[in-house]
Amino acid sequence: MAFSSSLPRLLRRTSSSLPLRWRLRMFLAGKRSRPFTTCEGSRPTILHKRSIDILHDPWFNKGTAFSITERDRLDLRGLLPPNVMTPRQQINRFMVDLKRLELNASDGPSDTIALAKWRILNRLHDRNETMYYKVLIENIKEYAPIVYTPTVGRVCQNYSGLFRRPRGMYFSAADHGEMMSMVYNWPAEQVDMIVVTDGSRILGLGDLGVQGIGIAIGKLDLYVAAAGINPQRVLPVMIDVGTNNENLLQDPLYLGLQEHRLDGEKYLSVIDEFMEAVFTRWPNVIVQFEDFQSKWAFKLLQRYRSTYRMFNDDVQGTAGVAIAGLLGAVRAQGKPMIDFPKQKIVVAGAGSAGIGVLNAARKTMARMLGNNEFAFEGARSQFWVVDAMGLLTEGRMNIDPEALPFARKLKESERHGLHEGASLAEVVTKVKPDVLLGLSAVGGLFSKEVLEALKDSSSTRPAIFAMSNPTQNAECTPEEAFSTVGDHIVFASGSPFHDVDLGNGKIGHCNQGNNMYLFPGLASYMKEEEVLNGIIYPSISSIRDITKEVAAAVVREAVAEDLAEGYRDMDPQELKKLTPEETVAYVKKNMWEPHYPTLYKCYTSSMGQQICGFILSLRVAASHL
Ligand SMILES: NC(=O)C1=CN([C@@H]2O[C@H](COP(=O)(O)OP(=O)(O)OC[C@H]3O[C@@H](n4cnc5c(N)ncnc54)[C@H](O)[C@@H]3O)[C@@H](O)[C@H]2O)C=CC1
Ligand SMILES: CC(=O)C(=O)O
Ligand SMILES: [Mg+2]
Repeated sequence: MAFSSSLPRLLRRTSSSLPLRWRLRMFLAGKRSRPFTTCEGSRPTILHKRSIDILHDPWFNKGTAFSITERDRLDLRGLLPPNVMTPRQQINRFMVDLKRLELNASDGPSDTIALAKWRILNRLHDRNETMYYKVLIENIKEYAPIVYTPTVGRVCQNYSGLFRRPRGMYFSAADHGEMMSMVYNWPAEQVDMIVVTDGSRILGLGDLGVQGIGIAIGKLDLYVAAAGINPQRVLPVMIDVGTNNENLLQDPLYLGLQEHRLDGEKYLSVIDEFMEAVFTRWPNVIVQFEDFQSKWAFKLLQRYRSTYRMFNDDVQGTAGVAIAGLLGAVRAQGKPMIDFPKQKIVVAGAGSAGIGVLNAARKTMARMLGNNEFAFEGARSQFWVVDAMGLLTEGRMNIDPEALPFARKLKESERHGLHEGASLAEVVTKVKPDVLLGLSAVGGLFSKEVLEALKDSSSTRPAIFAMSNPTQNAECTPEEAFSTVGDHIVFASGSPFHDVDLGNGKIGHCNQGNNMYLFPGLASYMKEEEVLNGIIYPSISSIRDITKEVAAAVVREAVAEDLAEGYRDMDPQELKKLTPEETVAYVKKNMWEPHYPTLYKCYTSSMGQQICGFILSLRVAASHL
C-alpha cells in the first residue's frame, strides 16, 4: 500500500548524486530485509510492509538491531532509539532486565510491584490500545501513579532494560538534515499533541538521556485518559542530543547516543530542525516541552512561543497548578482569594519550575493589586527564594537572568536579619512565611529544623507544597509535615501520598499538586467545605470531568477574545452562540472515549492493485540483479 507513496521520498533521501537507475535499484533492493535468524548469505526476505508494521511483526522485527541503512530502506528511521545493538547486546539487555526482579527486591518491595504493574499495563497497551485506556480511565486513581509519577521515574531509569516495542519517535543529533523526511515515517496522518523531551532533567532524577522518553509517553497517557485526546493523534518524542550522565555513557546496553550533550548553536539547530519538521507535517499540532534542563527550558520557550503552538509544562503548567493551590491555601485560611497578595512565600528551588511559579504568582498578585507597574514591583517583596546556594540576594555574583527579579535587595534582607546565602531554616525562622513551597528536587530538604521553624509562621494555617518528584525527591512527607508543624496545615505534594490519620477521626489531607492537572482558574472549582478541610485540589478520580470544565472555560474565553478558530462542525460564530452548558456538552462530545469502533475492510482499487503488482515484480526482478 504505502510503497507508491514512500517511493519518491526514499529516492529523494537516497544519495542524490547517484544516477536515478541506481537509486531505484537501491530502493527496490532495500525493500527486502532479513529476518533476525537469517545468517549471512541466506536468501533475502521480501516484505510486503513498511515502517511501523515491520516493528509490530514478530516474524521480521529485529528491534534495536536494525542497522541504520535498513532503518532508512524500510522507513524505520526515527521509530527506534538511535543506538544500533548487536543481537548479543539485545540478549544481554533482555537478560539484565529478566534478572532485575531479584535486584529490585533489595530496593524495596513496592518498587518491584509497581514496575510489574507497569509491565502488565504496557503489554496491554501494545496489544490493545482501546482496552488499555479503558482500564486506565476506570482506575485512574490506582494506575496514574504507575504510568506517571512516581513509577514512571523508575521506568525511565530502567528504560534500556524495559524497552520492548518502540513507542513514539526518536530524533537524534545524527539525524541532522533528515528530520523533514523522518516525520513521514510516523504512521498517523493527524497528530494533535506532541510531548517532547531531551531527557536532560527527568523529574528530579537528573539526566537520563534517551531513557527520558518514558516521561513523554506517561504524560500523553494522561492526555488520553484524563483529557480525552484521541490516542491515535498523540506522539511522544525523544530528541537525543547525547547525555552527560557518565553511567549511561559507560553502559554497553544504553540505547541512546553515547556522546556528551550537544550545546550552543549545535543544540539549537537540532531542536530548530525538529520543530520545523513536525509543524510542516502537522501545522496544527501542539508541542509540549517536558523536562528540559532549566538552562534550555526558558531559552527554547522564548525562541518558539511566538512562532509555534507550543508551551513548556515545567515552566507554565506547574505555574498554573501552583497558583490554583496557592489561592486554595488562602481560602483554607478562611480568607478571600483577593488576600493572596498579602501572603509571604518562601520558594526553595529557582529552576524552570520554581521560576515559572514565582513569575505567575507575582503576576497574579499584581493583577489583584491594580495591574500596573507599581503593583508588579510591589508584589516582588512577597517572595523569598532559596536555591542550592542559599538565600538569593542582589549580593550574589552571576545571577541567572531568570532569577534576577527575585533576588532580594541586600539592605532589605539585613532588615530581616538575613544575608546572601542564608540557609532555608534561617529564612523560614526570620520570614515566618504563610507558604513554604519546594521545587528543588532535593528529597527531605524540609528537614525537622525547617518544619519546626514553620511552626512560628504568621499564618493561622501555613501551607506546605513539597512539589518535587518522584516520591523520594519530595521535600518532606505529609507525615513529617503534619506531625511537626501541626494538624492545621495545608499540604500538597508533587507525587501522590496517602492522607494522614491524625487520630480522633481527623484526617490530614494530602493534595497532589502536579502539573498533570493544569488547573488554571480552577481555584474556585473547589467547594468551600472542602477547602476549609484542607482539600485544595480535586481528586484525580474526577479528572475527566474537571478537564471538560476547564476546556469549556478555555473555549468560552477564546470566543470572548476573538481567538477561537472553531473545530470540526462548529465555526467560531456557532461557538459564540453556545450557552456555558452547551459548551460543556460540545467539549464532552469531542472527547475521545475508549469504545471499539466498527471496522470495515478496505479493498485496494484495481489501479492500486496493478501498481502494487508492478512494483512487486520489479522488486523480484531486482533481487536477481
Ligand atoms: N509538582 C509538579 O507539578 C512539578 C514538579 N517539578 C519538580 O521540581 C523539581 C525541580 O525541577 P526544575 O526546576 O526543572 O529543576 P532545576 O534543576 O532546574 O532546579 C532545581 C533548583 O533547586 C535548587 N536547589 C538545589 N539544591 C537545593 C537546596 N539544597 N536548597 C534549595 N534549593 C536547591 C537549584 O539551585 C535549582 O535552582 C524536580 O524534582 C521536578 O520533578 C517540576 C515541574 C512540575
Ligand atoms: C511533574 C513534572 O512535570 C515534573 O516533575 O517534572
Ligand atoms: Mg516535568
